[in-house]
Amino acid sequence: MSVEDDPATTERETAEEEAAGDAGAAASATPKLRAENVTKQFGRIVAVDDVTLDVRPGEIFALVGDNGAGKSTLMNVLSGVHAPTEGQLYKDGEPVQFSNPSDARAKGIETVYQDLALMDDLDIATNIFMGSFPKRGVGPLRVIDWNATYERSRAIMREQLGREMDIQTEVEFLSGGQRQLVAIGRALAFDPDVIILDEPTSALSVDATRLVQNTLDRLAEEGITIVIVSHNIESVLEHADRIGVLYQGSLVDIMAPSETDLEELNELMTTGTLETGLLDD
Ligand SMILES: Nc1ncnc2c1ncn2[C@@H]1O[C@H](COP(=O)(O)OP(=O)(O)OP(=O)(O)O)[C@@H](O)[C@H]1O
Repeated sequence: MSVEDDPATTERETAEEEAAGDAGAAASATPKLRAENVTKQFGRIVAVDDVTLDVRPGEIFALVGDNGAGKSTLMNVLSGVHAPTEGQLYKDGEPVQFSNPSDARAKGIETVYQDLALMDDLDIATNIFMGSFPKRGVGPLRVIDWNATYERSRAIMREQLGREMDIQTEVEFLSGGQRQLVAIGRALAFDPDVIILDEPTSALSVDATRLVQNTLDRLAEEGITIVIVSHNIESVLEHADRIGVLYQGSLVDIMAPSETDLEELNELMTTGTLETGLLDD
């Protein structure tokens, strides 16, 4: 009897296939975002070097790497800030060219930058809809619809971010975690299906980090695809579905948190390889 015919083997294989079912389905779906052979040079500096990666629909994909590894540059290529020197981006399987962040926005990709760019003396609702205020009236008589602005801000806070906050509070009175949520709320006002975040938990307390991470988990559960650039490896190991490691501009590995640990990730980030030589050519 061949191995293929052995009922025990077949049973085990079926169980393994079932266990891998969900992950397999996600892996075989059309990627939400794809970077194919993307290189970005600044003069002679190769900041991102021939990177190919797929971000799957509804996953939290974390980009990690040492200082200068190319994380921000790759993020800026995905969000339309930089055009790639070489390579091609795809959104939902369609080739796309972004000349600026508005082009990415038009394709459903929003970016939350590290500085958050909030207006401290304005309230939460105004910050959320800054740049996308609902309007009423027609032609030259169109004006901001403040009722809709407040209603929709409240809905974003409550239904998408899961927070009860007084949306008339000025942003200057908010904690670091709450400010990050407002910046995420502003991204949500554009109704994206991808949100890219640069270091969303840097300089946050443990509690605030948890608040932001739980919010990102919630958005991913709603089906929004999340890409984060992060130095917070512990948090990434806890919350990301997959982790891409950049080293000197190259993508050296992509793995699930269950396939790695803190020590191994640190080693990959700082040396670009593992002592075991698994990644050596
Ligand atoms: N606008 C630019 N002009 C010239 N060089 C740049 C520019 N932006 C980035 N670089 C260079 O590209 C390389 C990658 O930088 P990048 O900021 O993408 O790395 P990073 O992984 O985000 O680093 P960090 O964690 O320190 O922010 C570095 O050598 C950096 O000096």
